[in-house]
Amino acid sequence: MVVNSANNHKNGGDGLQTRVEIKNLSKAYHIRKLFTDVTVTIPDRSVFVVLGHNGAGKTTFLRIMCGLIPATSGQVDYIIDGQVLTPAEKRAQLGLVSPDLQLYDDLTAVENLEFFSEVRGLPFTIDRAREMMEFVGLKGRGHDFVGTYSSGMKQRMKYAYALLHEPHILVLDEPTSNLDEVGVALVDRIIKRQKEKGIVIMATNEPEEVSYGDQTLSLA
Ligand SMILES: Nc1ncnc2c1ncn2[C@@H]1O[C@H](COP(=O)(O)OP(=O)(O)OP(=O)(O)O)[C@@H](O)[C@H]1O
Repeated sequence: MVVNSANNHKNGGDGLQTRVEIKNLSKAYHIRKLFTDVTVTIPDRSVFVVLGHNGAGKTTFLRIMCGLIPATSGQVDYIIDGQVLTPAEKRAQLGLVSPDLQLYDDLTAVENLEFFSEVRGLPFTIDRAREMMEFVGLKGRGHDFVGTYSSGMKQRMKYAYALLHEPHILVLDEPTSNLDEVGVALVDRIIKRQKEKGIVIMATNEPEEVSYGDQTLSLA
């Protein structure tokens, strides 16, 4: 396990507002150690990439980042304007795109957005939902059942959901999974845009995506 820093992250000229502090983070399933004592600070306006072979622990790392599963030991703090976020505040500041995220096939896209916003206690308006559907290239498809969507459309839909509340921290597991060329270009824009205003934490082995990383964590 190696943490590399390209040391080229800027703080946008307006000071450090958001950061993620990972301290002595370890995860093991029984005797299988995935990572041990990861200590790193992810600064504002930067991209953090997690690399590693299949089964190395990338998804597990991201799940811990999102508070979905516990670490074996160690700590992850999200800090905005000097305040450590509570778990509820953390959820409001996170957007997640992951193969694990299951949309409801028997709800329309807009209903999915509304449902998940309610579940997470996040704001929802139909105008914002329409804006996001258009942004991800699904204009006019918001009232179709998600069960009728292709896999690439579902992936785009996950971006609409993740970005709906303009999170400070965007967590991406296999960001371009199932996407065509236009979709890949969309993700490129999303990552660059997010980097201008917050943090991206992503797991990938795609060289193009790895090259976005200001810091990389290689899990062996
Ligand atoms: N709930 C669990 N209980 C036991 N072992 C688990 C559990 N979840 C994951 N693992 C194991 O932890 C290891 C890491 O899994 P993980 O999904 O994080 O890997 P990954 O790097 O994301 O892999 P991939 O590139 O294939 O997506 C694997 O060996 C997996 O079998």
